[in-house]
Amino acid sequence: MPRFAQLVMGPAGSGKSTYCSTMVQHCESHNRSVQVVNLDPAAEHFDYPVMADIRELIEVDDVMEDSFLRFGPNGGLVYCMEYFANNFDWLESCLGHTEDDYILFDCPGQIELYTHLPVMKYLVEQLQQWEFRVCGVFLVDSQFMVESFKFISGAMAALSAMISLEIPQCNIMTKMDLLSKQAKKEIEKFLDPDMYSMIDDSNSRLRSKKFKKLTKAICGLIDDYSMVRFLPFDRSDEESMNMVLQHIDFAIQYGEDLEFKEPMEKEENTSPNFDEFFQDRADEPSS
Ligand SMILES: Nc1nc2c(ncn2[C@@H]2O[C@H](COP(=O)(O)OP(=O)(O)OP(=O)(O)O)[C@@H](O)[C@H]2O)c(=O)[nH]1
Ligand SMILES: [Mg+2]
Repeated sequence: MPRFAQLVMGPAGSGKSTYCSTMVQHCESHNRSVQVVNLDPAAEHFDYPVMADIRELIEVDDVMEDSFLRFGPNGGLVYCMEYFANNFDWLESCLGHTEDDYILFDCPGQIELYTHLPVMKYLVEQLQQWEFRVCGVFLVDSQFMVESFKFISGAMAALSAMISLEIPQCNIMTKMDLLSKQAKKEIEKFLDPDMYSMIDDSNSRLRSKKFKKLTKAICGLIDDYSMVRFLPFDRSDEESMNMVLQHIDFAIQYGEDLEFKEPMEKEENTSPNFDEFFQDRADEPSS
């Protein structure tokens, strides 16, 4: 039986921890059990129940206070993540092995973890060895995406993560509830973007001719291969959360192997011919 995981990534403050807690509540209301693992050694606040917390293994404050290491906050975090990568057995003991596992990993916001450091890749490989099907969920704050040049940077960041992790990835624009009606309308063009038209956007700050050419080449590449799409995530809208979850489930084929479970209270009334009934149905030729 496979297990399922979402690796919730994205820049600092993009809404990763909030996404995790909102998703847990959403899934609970649909009778789905989802657990969260905090992988941010610098986390101070989150409001979901944790299945495992990396701070039990290592905390960034302890690393920074170490007079021998003398790291600042970013170096300290990278050190913590490397320490974590050398101690995956800690994670294994926390995860145990339950059937139908569905786990969200709330990752730190340091973007270098998803661009050139190998730690997240090691984590993905380890999870795959433990039979997890992993989907990358890359969050970008919609507030920073309403202009072409910002959008291009966001798309490039999402693309770096896709390239370095080599797993299915859903890119998500968060905090849609904060946008005005007008801004929501404007942002639609960024969800399924026509990258070529971005270049000609009159609001664009891409003034330099030389860099415009480079940007045009990059946009052309992203557009021609349909590499980056974004899904809107509005935590005040059930429909939006459903859509995001469906995309991710589809990417990791969640649900395909789930066994049919009979509701508990009906078990007593189960007819002795229950299995035969389903067997007969299965034998019937499909029309
Ligand atoms: N209105 C609104 N606010 C949000 C949403 N998502 C996050 N926020 C707010 O944005 C801030 C940052 O959210 P977090 O969930 O902590 O972001 P994060 O990506 O986990 O941040 P780091 O772990 O520090 O990288 C908090 O004040 C949240 O309340 C959202 O969908 N809507
Ligand atoms: Mg967080």
